[in-house]
Amino acid sequence: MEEREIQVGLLGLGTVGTGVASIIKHHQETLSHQIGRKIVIKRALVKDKKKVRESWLSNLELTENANDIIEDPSIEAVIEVMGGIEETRLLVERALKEKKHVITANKDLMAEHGSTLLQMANEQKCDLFYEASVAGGIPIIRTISEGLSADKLTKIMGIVNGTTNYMLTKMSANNRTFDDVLLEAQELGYAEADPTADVDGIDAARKMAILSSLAFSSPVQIEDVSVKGIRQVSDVDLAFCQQLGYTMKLIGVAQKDEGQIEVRVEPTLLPNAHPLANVHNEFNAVLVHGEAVGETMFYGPGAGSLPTATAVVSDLVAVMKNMQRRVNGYSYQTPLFQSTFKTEDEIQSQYFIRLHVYDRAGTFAAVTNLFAQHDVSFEKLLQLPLENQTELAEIVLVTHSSSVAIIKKLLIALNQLSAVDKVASYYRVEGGE
Ligand SMILES: NC(=O)C1=CN([C@@H]2O[C@H](COP(=O)(O)OP(=O)(O)OC[C@H]3O[C@@H](n4cnc5c(N)ncnc54)[C@H](OP(=O)(O)O)[C@@H]3O)[C@@H](O)[C@H]2O)C=CC1
Ligand SMILES: N[C@@H](CC=O)C(=O)O
Ligand code: NA
Repeated sequence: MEEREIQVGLLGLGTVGTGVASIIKHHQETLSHQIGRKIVIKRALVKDKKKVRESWLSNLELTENANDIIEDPSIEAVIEVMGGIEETRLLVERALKEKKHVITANKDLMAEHGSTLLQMANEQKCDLFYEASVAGGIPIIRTISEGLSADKLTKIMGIVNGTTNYMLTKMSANNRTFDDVLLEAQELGYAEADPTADVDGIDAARKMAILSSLAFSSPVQIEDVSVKGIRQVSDVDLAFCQQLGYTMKLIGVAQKDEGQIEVRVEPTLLPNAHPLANVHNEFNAVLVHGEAVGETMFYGPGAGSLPTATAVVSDLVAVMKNMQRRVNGYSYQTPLFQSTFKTEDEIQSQYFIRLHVYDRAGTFAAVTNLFAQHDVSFEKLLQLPLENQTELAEIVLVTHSSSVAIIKKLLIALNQLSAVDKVASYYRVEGGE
């Protein structure tokens, strides 16, 4: 057994970085047993050395100068857990040029520059692993790239953002407000430094871009993902979901049919019995469909210090195993296919639509006529008086499958109908037909 230490540098010592330090400290024996070398964190880059940190971290050497890590020849692997895109990309590129292996938890970076960085890593004969960037502690990247590598994957559907799943869970079950539960998700370390990316669906979209590029061996950029976040989800929407037997989740779907891809992230209604409807709090889950394997499902904590750090340190173990075998630098595979994306005419979905209508004779007929003109039929329909609004009533319905393009035309026509005050909300429904 090789007794040498491996020196690693940490870029960042926040929620995830502290978790990485903790796992390296507490799991050292099992880690060294697997890789034959003791892992030592040589130095950690932070923004502010004076910041108060947990007392057990006091032995760690901190620096505010990235060169102390990037230019230190004794550091063989760099763990990037600081976040950000441009500054971080330059640091990762410099680390690779210095022939250091890189492990990152940064989906923003990987969604934007992953393909270039992975190519560069291969040229430098270095590993670049990013398991923690998608679905935190669930080993979904390795599952797709190794466990299911023999199959042709056709669909990935999942909850890939812990913050919004935590928020929707608490808002649905405990009637808590959006701002209140967002603050709690931030305090628990689930949210991004700027939680806009979480609540607006951007974080999930980046993860779906990473997963679909890998699963379909086709380049998928963040711009190719249709995104809607959870800001507009109201307590009324959540109450109607419950009444109609659905659960609202921020769902990412990546699908490939006959060579054409669709990738989207949006709040979606799932029948209560759907496996993803029962994934709560910060947990994530990903359903993967393959032509040969059929359906598989992966479940676990999608955010948080130790779960995410487990993925990071497992990547470090993979780097070190590759070092022992002298096979570093094969983490990039050229995509096999060009990407062609479906148009809205080609995408079919059921929809939940909530309307405020004028409570007078003929309204219901006018609304149903408009649906008939667009050839859209209903699976479920409710009409109720609207509280504190004597003139208005509420119609809530779930359509049968129709093309997204037709539903969008129908929504515009509904808003223009004199019997309709407004389309109050609309969401896709998955897993119903
Ligand atoms: N939190 C989570 O559950 C998950 C996070 N991730 C990803 O992991 C990464 C880190 O997230 P997280 O740990 O939550 O973030 P934090 O904000 O908790 O920590 C960031 C760390 O990086 C340091 N840092 C940030 N910017 C700079 C800079 N410009 N120069 C030097 N140091 C800097 C900070 O220093 P200081 O301590 O002085 O402020 C801090 O130690 C992000 O890419 C995130 O998307 C991935 C999966 C889950
Ligand atoms: N903010 C992210 C952290 C993990 O990627 C999330 O909430 O999922
Ligand atoms: Na993961």
